[in-house]
Amino acid sequence: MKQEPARARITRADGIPALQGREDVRPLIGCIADDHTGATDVASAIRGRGLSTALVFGPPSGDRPLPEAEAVVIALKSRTLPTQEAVALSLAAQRALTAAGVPRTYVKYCSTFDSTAEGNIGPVTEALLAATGAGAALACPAAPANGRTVYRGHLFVGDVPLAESPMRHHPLTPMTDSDVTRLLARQTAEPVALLSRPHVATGADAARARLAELRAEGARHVVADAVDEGDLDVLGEVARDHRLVTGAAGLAAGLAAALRTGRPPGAYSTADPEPEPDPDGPAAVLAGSCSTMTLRQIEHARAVMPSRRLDPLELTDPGELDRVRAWVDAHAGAGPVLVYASQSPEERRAAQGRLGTAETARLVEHALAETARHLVDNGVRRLVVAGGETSGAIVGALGIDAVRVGREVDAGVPWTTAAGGLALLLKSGNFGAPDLFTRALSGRP
Ligand SMILES: Nc1ncnc2c1ncn2[C@@H]1O[C@H](COP(=O)(O)OP(=O)(O)O)[C@@H](O)[C@H]1O
Ligand SMILES: O=C(O)[C@@H](O)C(=O)COP(=O)(O)O
Repeated sequence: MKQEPARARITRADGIPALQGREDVRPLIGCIADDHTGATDVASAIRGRGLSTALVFGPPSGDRPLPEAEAVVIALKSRTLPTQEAVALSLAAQRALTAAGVPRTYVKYCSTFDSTAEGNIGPVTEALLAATGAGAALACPAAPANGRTVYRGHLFVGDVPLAESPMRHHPLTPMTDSDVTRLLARQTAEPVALLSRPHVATGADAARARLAELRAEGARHVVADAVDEGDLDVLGEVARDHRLVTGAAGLAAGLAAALRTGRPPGAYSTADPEPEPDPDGPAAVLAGSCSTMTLRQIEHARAVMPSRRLDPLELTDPGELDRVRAWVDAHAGAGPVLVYASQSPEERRAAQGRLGTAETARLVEHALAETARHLVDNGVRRLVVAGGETSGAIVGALGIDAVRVGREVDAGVPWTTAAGGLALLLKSGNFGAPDLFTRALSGRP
């Protein structure tokens, strides 16, 4: 492989649309995302509704300002952290948003409501309710573009309830209940209520009236039903008046659309001023997601590119990483390579039984992050990464702290570009078509 260091630490201003000097641009939404793939998903959804959108990784350190954009997404890696740490990071992100004068906060979690046993969504929302002074938080994980809908408080993944979907086998956040109100009620001592579909489907006024009733009864967290984009547009209109809203990319898009409506045309930069060419250059795929869709994508990619599987038990041997690097050096010259740890629930059992779930995940994330560093140090310019925690580990190891968001390859999966030109496709475990890896790297739409 070419020995050309491509890694560059970037500053927050790099790669973000330049809005300086535009008096008509002011921050409208600050988004705090609990993982990195969720952050690219929500940034892409908001940008797609016409707001200029900046994506930064981690709460800004020191007195570094946030980039100027109508929507600022701060990506955390807080989904699986101990709750106190997740709350502290989210509050740090909120302080940066408050300092930048951002009037409303959107807490982005997974469209499958991914939570650890203790659950961070409730405590983070509670802390942000207090920090923003909001009266209640509207919550809706629906994302119809990716088949997630909420009806009578129950979350569906395609045709099945969440607890019957492959999410019941997630290595870190297995989801075994489909009722979002019940899931949330387990994570907070504050009252949780349901804004059900009949009140949403009849429009924003009806939804507002019902919400007012629920609040008068003491609700602090209001889970809303949404089965299609129309419902999310109604909820977005309602959410426009709120200081704190939570959900997946669907409601964020509805909110962005509502914020855009009725503003003078000059007040917004276009979301996609010019179609950008897809990134080019040496490429690799790194997968740590064990989702059913990622396993299919790996199977598809293995047929056309050299692949190396990481075995968590072998990773306990310090020499294993050197062997992986040597494999990369031997194979990465001729075209994209695939390095993956992903396994089915049955295959994962041996390592998780011996090492424990958290230690297995830590070993795998570290190995994939070190492999990413090696690839980039040796000339790779395009990285496809499967998995939210995995993406967090890799982005952290590469020292990237902001990216520009580009074209979506599949729903919720946009190309992003860091300063220095490194292109990253951070893919949620569940998202994308089976041929995503190969299609993204072929440059075909
Ligand atoms: N073979 C394996 N055994 C156990 N855990 C694994 C294995 N492969 C990957 N993991 C871990 O599973 C987790 C998957 O989470 P994540 O990257 O967020 O994927 P997703 O987007 O599907 O949720 C990561 O922490 C990863 O390190
Ligand atoms: O909302 C979603 O489904 C995604 O944006 C998301 O949060 C991705 O998380 P992972 O499945 O852990 O990648």
